[in-house]
Amino acid sequence: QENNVLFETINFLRRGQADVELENYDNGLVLDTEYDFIVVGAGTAGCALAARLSENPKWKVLLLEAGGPERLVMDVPIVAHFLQLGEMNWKYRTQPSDHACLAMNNNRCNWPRGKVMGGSSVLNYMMYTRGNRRDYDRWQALGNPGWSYKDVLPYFKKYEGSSVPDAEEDYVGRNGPVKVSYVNWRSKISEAFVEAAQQDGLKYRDYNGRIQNGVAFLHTTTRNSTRWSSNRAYLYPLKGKRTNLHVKKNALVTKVLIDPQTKTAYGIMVQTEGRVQKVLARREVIVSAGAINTPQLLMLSGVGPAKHLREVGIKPIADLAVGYNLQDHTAPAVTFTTNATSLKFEDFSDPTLINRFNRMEGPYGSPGGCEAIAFWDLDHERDEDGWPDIELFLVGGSMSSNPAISRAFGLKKSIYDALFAEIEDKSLNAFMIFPMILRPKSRGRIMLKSSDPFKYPLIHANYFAHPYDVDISVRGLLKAVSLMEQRGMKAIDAKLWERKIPTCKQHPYKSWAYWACYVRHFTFTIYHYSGTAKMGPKSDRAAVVDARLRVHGIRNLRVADASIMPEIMSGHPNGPVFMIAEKAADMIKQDHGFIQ
Ligand SMILES: Cc1cc2nc3c(=O)[nH]c(=O)nc-3n(C[C@H](O)[C@H](O)[C@H](O)COP(=O)(O)OP(=O)(O)OC[C@H]3O[C@@H](n4cnc5c(N)ncnc54)[C@H](O)[C@@H]3O)c2cc1C
Repeated sequence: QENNVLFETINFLRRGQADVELENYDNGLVLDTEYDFIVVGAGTAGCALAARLSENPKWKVLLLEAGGPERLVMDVPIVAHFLQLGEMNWKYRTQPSDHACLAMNNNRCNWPRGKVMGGSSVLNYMMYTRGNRRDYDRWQALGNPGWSYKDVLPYFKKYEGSSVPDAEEDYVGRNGPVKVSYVNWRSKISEAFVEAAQQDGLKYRDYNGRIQNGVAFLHTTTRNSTRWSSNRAYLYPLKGKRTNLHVKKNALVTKVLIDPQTKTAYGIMVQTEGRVQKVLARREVIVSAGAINTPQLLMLSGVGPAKHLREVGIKPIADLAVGYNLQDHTAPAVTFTTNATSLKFEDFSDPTLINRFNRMEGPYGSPGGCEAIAFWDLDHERDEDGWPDIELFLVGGSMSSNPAISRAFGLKKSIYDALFAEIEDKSLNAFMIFPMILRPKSRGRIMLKSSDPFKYPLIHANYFAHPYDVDISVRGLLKAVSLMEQRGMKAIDAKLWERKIPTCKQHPYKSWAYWACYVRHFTFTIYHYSGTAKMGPKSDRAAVVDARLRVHGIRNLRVADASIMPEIMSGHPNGPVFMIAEKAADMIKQDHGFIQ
């Protein structure tokens, strides 16, 4: 029976039905008029916060989410690209640019964001990284007591439920709700990458442990080949058990209500089931709507740059630098051909793969093809414990492996045809290395287009405003290309796919100027938008929240999500956002006398 596709499909549907039943617990909820805490946004941070705050049975907690339920099919890791094409994505786009996103339609980069229970933890590629200890020491040095690595390490350990066997025991959490594991499937290409990086001088190590510089197969937020979203991690175990936690889906918060005289937040306006209603918060409103929607909502509520708010007809209540300090990680993916088998879309139609998936193995468990990761400090390559400025991650397929990839990025057809169509036509084996810049210096900004909460905000990514970002991207790219000289890569006959971008032809091929042009074309976001409600002391004019995540100058209003990062950390932020939420929950519990 194990090989019977029909039987296995039914098994999968059964599992899916079990999740549907968990999601259905929230159906038909009638909102109360008042709660102790209202959490806006059920993303990575919001689910964790709502779960932790409702641990006090005396507090009534409301979690509001603009999107709908999570479904098991979203949690099959290999389908990650496709989710960006569906309604669970807000489908934001950056403003057109003449110096970045040049390979994308209308020179605009697509900026996906989860609009679903679990938020972007349901859309993401499940790559699990903490960043570098110096990132957090720096947050503290910027005037944020309590955020040094020593302070935040217990929160990383608290949420981690890692089964990575070679994780460093002093650093890893084994029993937390967010499951972390290696993927039960590895391509030959990823093995070659890991080998080549070691031949280049890196050690194989737990990059989430004491030292980050190194190479490893990817740690992922998965368990048993299934995505471990914040919704699955924190809310599923509570379904039907915690009556003081109310969860409302398809509920868009349009405003935080703030008394302009006392400067105190006292509730929210929410649009749900076709009408807008007011819900009051006895204690606090916590905004966890993510780095795009959090600044939008704050500004709609009168918290933001006063001049800008007046321009769109909003009366300012607190004049703060909301929306500034926008940061992201980009990576100009480079394509290589190989004689090893790469991921190809056609191969996924093999119906027996579902059998293997049900046994928790096979390529369906691969998080969108991401397989291995390496960190380099290019300025101090000999320093084993450096602070990496470049991450290379390996995707075991190419732009043409799967039609969803180029659509998700919004690649221009002319560019796709010039560079990748031949790989598709000849069905070549190809893979990509993404050289991701870890500490960009450019800063963008989120602005309101209008005072209408249903209109999308303007996203000025401002990529490459600082020349360092182009420079380090090219250096990272050259590091990726240089790996092909290592024995590991030679063994799979890996070669740079030498096709020129037509609009970079004025530069000699492979010159520094050519690669800089390449970088400005392939400005692939790695989706790490952050920093738009910066944490910092009152003396910092760019700061929006203090070190306890309270909005400066407004009572009973906090922000807890990726927006608060003063500087983006050196890795992928889903884990760090869990850490922020866990720490925020403890600070709120302390401030309201529930814990010491
Ligand atoms: C495609 C993609 C791939 C990624 N890959 C990785 C990866 O591999 N590894 C990694 O570590 N990170 C990855 N990330 C980034 C990571 O997932 C995010 O940094 C993290 O999820 C951010 O958490 P958050 O709580 O700040 O926001 P989100 O998780 O985005 O949550 C915000 C929530 O608020 C809701 N919301 C917004 N506005 C309102 C409103 N007005 N009313 C009600 N609800 C509202 C949204 O619908 C959403 O559910 C990826 C992100 C994306 C989009």
